[in-house]
Amino acid sequence: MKKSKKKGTFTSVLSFASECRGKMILSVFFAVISVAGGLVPYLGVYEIILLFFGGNAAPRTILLWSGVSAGGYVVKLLFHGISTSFSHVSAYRILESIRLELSRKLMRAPLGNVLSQTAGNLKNIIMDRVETIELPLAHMIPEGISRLLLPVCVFGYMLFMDWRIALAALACVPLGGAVYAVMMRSYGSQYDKYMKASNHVNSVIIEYTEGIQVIKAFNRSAGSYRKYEEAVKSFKEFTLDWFRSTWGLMNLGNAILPATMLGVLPVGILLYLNGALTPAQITLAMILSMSIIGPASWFTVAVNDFKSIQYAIGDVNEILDMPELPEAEEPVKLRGYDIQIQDISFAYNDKHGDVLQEISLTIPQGSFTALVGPSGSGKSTVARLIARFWDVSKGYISIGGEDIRRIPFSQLSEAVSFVSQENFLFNCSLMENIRLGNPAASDEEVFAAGKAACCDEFIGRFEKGWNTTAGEAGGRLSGGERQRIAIARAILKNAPIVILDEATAFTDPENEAQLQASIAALTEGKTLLVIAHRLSTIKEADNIIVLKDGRVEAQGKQQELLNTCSLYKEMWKSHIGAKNWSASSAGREELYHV
Ligand SMILES: Nc1ncnc2c1ncn2[C@@H]1O[C@H](COP(=O)(O)OP(=O)(O)OP(=O)(O)O)[C@@H](O)[C@H]1O
Repeated sequence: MKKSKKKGTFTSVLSFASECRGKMILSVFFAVISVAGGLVPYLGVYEIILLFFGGNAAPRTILLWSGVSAGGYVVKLLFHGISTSFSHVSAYRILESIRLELSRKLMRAPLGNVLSQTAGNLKNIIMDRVETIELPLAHMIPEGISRLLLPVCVFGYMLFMDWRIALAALACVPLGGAVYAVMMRSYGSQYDKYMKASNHVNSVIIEYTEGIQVIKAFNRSAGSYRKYEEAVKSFKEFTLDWFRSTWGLMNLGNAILPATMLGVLPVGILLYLNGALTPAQITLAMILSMSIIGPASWFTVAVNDFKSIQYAIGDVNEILDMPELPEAEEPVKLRGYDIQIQDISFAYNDKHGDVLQEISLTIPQGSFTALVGPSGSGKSTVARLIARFWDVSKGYISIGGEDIRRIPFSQLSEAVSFVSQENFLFNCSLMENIRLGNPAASDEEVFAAGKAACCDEFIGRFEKGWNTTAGEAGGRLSGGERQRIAIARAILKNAPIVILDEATAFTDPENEAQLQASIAALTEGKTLLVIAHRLSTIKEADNIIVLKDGRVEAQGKQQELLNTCSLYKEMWKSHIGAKNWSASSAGREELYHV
């Protein structure tokens, strides 16, 4: 499995910037012009001061230098704006690349690993956390350059004027810096705690909103709601405590660091008294030194911005570092659609060990095979491994004589339809939801698939019929109806292998007949593998495989298993018992002839 190398924050950001390098360079270029423009007013003011001190301040000359200063200021603003717009475009381009790369990764990572992340967490990273990069990133180039380059130029000029006045301008830096250093001592660990608290409150809020139905039904005043309340409160308290512990030092630092006049004024007067500087130069030094104030106040913001980028990139890299399933490039020629499972073992993680142990099975083309067994025996795992949600750790699975690891994903997906009880409907029309099975299908083909899956009857209830969106229909679709849409999708896909993982789990007596009819339409002539708890739905299977603790306990036809496998017999008995109980309690025994 491929794994990306660990990268630093900026290397990571730059690796997403390949398509906007030109714009980033232009942004830097325009930011430098803006800084140059920003220096002009200082020059203009200096010339005007010289004119006054020289006693020849003619209005025309003053106006001329004022105009030059204003022009410089306009250049500064204009090019700062242009630089910022280029940097915003670049930042959004980088965000786009990150999000596309994340979705590419989610497509290539083992599906099981992706599904083990909550949708809320993925959404939080892909949307919210990545978004936090934009503003600091967009402002870093123009602001960073102007906030650093301008003071450097100013300092250089002051050095040129007199090195002592230049150093005096920086007298406040060690003092203010020391205050900031004390304040920032625990910044890293506090920021870590802040992010932990923020992630916690985020996950509790997601859990609360996703589980609101259960909370309302069972747990209104306790449990999740209390957890939610406590998480929100403790997050507020943590942030306020942090703020309280730093605000004194922060204000002190903010007061001292930009106070360049503290050094410039006394040293300037001394230098004047010694005849080293003219009054005009002292005045200019005072004005120039104030331009060093900007970066001082920007410094704390920049540290914060960098941290937020660092965390966002850390989260992004955690997803991007997920291992990928290796993919075959070239389509292979399949010799039929039988499935061979040879000595496979599989573990979800090292901690819990193998959940499947050296299983071998043959599922002939066109046959109806059922997987049954107690909960946790590994039925769904076998089905998911055939669809290559993960790769086996030992042995192999082949389709038509080819190891599925040598079949490209698109080819494997064309060969296998996987219908589970989780039937996600996209927020487009029901018709488009079915068309997902085969995007090239005509409307007539979609209608035919929907009809074969008995969807037309309930779709007809909606005012907009087939054009009803899943969102509009959402609340009014039963589990069984959603299931039939998923089956219609699979009918349209028309894959030669069909895997039904608990696909009839949502069936209620009203839906039973339609669901069975739709499954019959889907599976006709196909290699069919069914996982079912309701044994009555698989009693006609050509082969029933009984799994227990990740091993094959027995296999055969229903009657053979009833005669030879005590586990199957027990399961059958309890199934019939449950049915009879359910039938008699519902008073509809005629529905339950097994
Ligand atoms: N994503 C996962 N991560 C870790 N362990 C898992 C995961 N999915 C399943 N398991 C574990 O693997 C074992 C087999 O699970 P599997 O879902 O295949 O059983 P099953 O027979 O289909 O169960 P059920 O009938 O309850 O659906 C169980 O012990 C289960 O806890």
